[in-house]
Amino acid sequence: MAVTNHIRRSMIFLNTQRAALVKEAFVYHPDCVIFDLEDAVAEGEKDSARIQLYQTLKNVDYQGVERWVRVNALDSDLINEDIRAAVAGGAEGIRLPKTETAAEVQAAADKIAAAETEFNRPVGKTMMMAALESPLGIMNAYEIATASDRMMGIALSAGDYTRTMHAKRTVAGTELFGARSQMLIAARAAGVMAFATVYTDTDNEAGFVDELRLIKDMGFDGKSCINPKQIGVTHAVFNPSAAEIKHAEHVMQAVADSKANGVGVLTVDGKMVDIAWVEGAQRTLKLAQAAGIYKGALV
Ligand SMILES: CC(C)(COP(=O)(O)OP(=O)(O)OC[C@H]1O[C@@H](n2cnc3c(N)ncnc32)[C@H](O)[C@@H]1OP(=O)(O)O)[C@@H](O)C(=O)NCCC(=O)NCCSC(=O)C[C@@](O)(CC(=O)O)C(=O)O
Ligand SMILES: [Mg+2]
Repeated sequence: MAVTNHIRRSMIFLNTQRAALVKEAFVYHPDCVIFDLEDAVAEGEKDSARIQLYQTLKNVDYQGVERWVRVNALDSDLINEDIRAAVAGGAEGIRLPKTETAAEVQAAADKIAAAETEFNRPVGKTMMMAALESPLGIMNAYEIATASDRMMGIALSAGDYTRTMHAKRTVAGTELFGARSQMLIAARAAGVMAFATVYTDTDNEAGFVDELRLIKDMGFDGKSCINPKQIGVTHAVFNPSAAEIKHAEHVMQAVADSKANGVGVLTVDGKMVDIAWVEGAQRTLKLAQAAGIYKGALV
């Protein structure tokens, strides 16, 4: 089984063309990094960026930060070498850009398996995620998410999505609501994680926080980031608050007590609760524990 448990509130893109940037990015404590070989890297720099990637994966201790590589498109003549370098270096996962079909995921999974064999890595260990960046990608979200056991998640990429939709980016994000909802439903049905798109206005912290609150409430697991200053605030919004942790503990306790007393529905902190609330409460406590802000028991 490829997919591992890991907290993934933030995934920061690193332009692999910039050596200084990729060698130290763990100091910002993101949950994951994405070494980009695709659109952040200039056409003439693809080979040197790939060499830089391999050296970094082999020689830099990322101290538990999960390392993903965004490879070039499946129909490019770059992807074979991108995957070989990522797998040889021991990256935890490959992010496929501009994914539109399950067949693309399967073709990339085959290339990953071949590279794992070539470089003596455990076959099946490298995870995958797919970025959905077009209407067809969104339409096929469920098939894409279930196309391989390696699939950890799907991510919306709004830059290319709005380009292909002929839509305009707005502050409210109205143009993204359909895609966000559809991909979230697909991700949950498939049992994979869902990641929200990058926020490009890096100086607008208030706008960033508004968007984080929206996507957290919608059910996203995390956010693709582009700048270190987005990491702390992403974690702050995605971490359960003290009140949410307390309420989750109350729910778990009250449901356990009510079971013993033969009661089905009850009131916790002034709100109705029944067995359906338990999973959400457990998820809150697990996330808080993974974030290092909860030391209590997980029931
Ligand atoms: C935006 C900007 C140029 C601004 O630069 P600036 O230098 O003005 O930033 P400053 O804030 O001044 O930096 C302060 C200090 O942090 C360091 N620092 C900056 N960024 C850092 C970073 N990412 N990681 C580590 N370190 C970093 C910097 O080196 C400095 O260090 P120091 O000098 O020591 O003080 C820079 O951030 C950047 O390059 N971002 C990543 C861009 C990128 O990768 N794009 C591709 C992925 S999206 C895409 O493709 C679209 C998508 O596909 C999305 C999808 O698929 O989801 C779709 O379709 O939507
Ligand atoms: Mg893109």
